[in-house]
Amino acid sequence: MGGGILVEGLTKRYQAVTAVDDLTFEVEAGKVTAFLGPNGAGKTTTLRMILGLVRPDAGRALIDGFPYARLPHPRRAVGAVLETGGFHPGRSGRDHLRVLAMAERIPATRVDDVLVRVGLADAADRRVKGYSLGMRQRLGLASALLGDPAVLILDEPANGLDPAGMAELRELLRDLAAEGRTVVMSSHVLSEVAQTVDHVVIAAEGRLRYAGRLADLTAPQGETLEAAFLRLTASAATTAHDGTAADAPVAEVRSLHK
Ligand SMILES: Nc1ncnc2c1ncn2[C@@H]1O[C@H](COP(=O)(O)OP(=O)(O)OP(=O)(O)O)[C@@H](O)[C@H]1O
Repeated sequence: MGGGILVEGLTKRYQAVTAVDDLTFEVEAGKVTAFLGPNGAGKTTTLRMILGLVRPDAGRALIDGFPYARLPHPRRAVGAVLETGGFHPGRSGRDHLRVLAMAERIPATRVDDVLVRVGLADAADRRVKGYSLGMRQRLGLASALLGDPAVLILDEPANGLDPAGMAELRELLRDLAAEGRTVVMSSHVLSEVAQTVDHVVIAAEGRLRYAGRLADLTAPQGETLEAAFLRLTASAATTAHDGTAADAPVAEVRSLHK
């Protein structure tokens, strides 16, 4: 199915703040990868650079070998959910997807497919203003899936989901990866991540702290993901995001191709 993401030397500065600092990692197709980091680690900025929404100061991000802007069919190659706002409150979930499908020349039959896939079929004809946060998450995911993309980029997809919703999301993301898709999600819910993902990329203060298999991170010291995360990101809690922080060591960087 293609896909895969390569991030190489990616850097973004906002005045004195280096939001993303020489970040390099790979995301493999056919796996669910979590992109983790404390608040302000540069996750959203990185995802926005991958999607061509923010221009890097240095480095590059390639999706299936192409910068986003040069993908032959960008909206079909990549589906993304960066925030769950932006839905017209007076429109139903189904209408939202219909409009999107029309704009992107995607067959209208996909609308029902994705509604079923994200578990929103029963609420499809209700107005979005009556949707819970979890239902908006599902609608965002349905929008991202409309073009049947090889790569899915999801910012905090578990946000607002109840335990049953999280279990469904876990199963869905695993199924999507098993179909050969590249799935990247950011999350703050580490216990959920630990049950869902194969690979993790951990950043703090814009710098890479770990990229590799989850098992290779936690197994050697018999740690939970949370313990490993806190160990790798410890200095981030005590330094300001003002560009003056001392360089943090890259604790462990492993190839994702193990
Ligand atoms: N448009 C912007 N202008 C100025 N500073 C920005 C901008 N976008 C991000 N930053 C800064 O860059 C740093 C990284 O922000 P980013 O939102 O990428 O982090 P994050 O890891 O997604 O954080 P969170 O987990 O809190 O969402 C922060 O210090 C943030 O204040």
